[in-house]
Amino acid sequence: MKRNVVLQLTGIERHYGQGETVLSILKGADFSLHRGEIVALVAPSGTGKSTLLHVAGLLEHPDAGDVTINGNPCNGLSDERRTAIRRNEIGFVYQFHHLLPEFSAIENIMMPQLIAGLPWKEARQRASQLLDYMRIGHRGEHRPTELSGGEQQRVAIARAVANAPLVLFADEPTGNLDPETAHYVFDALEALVRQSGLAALIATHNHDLAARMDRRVTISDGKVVEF
Ligand SMILES: Nc1ncnc2c1ncn2[C@@H]1O[C@H](COP(=O)(O)OP(=O)(O)OP(=O)(O)O)[C@@H](O)[C@H]1O
Repeated sequence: MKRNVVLQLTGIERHYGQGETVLSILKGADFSLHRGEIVALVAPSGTGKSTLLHVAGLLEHPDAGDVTINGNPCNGLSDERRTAIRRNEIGFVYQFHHLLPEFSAIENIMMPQLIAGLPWKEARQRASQLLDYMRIGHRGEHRPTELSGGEQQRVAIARAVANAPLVLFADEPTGNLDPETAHYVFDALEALVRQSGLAALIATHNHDLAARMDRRVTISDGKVVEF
């Protein structure tokens, strides 16, 4: 494997049973993601974008094929080890922010760091820097319901990168926002990815945003193809 490949998917298969029939969603999908690049995953609804992100992000097991993260094969690892990799190497952003409503923005960003064992003061410092970086430093003490949709999503992005992961997966991160806010949030996400040398795979239906990324891939007949 080349040194700068942070994610490698090889021959990924994923099938779901539906009564008597089997729904084959991924049929030998291959994909590589390199350090520092942002790749758009654009494909029609139901073709398997979320499935691919979940398999790559170690949230689901593939039925066949290999997931390798930073050169480490992840098949056959214990659930405990997979959770540790997910916690330390992978960030996830969803269409809906899934922030904890009873905690402030800054506390939401501190949470994964505290779980990873970082001291409170350091976690707070990094959370504060991330909020500043996302240009919402002044909103840190507010709870999610007191923030706009774009602000909530920027907090969710900051939370996803709080533990300085290697790879960021985002599933329609701006799908719930109006076009102008979507661009603004994507600007912040892009700047963060570029600045930190992360790699990102972002599922989106927004062709304008996809055009701004380094590469575009789709899912065709259960395989990942560049377009
Ligand atoms: N746990 C499951 N059991 C059965 N079928 C499933 C399961 N998860 C996903 N599917 C099916 O697999 C297909 C792909 O789903 P997936 O969510 O990956 O699509 P998607 O491309 O992300 O779609 P969208 O753009 O609408 O979010 C769909 O037909 C879905 O119904």
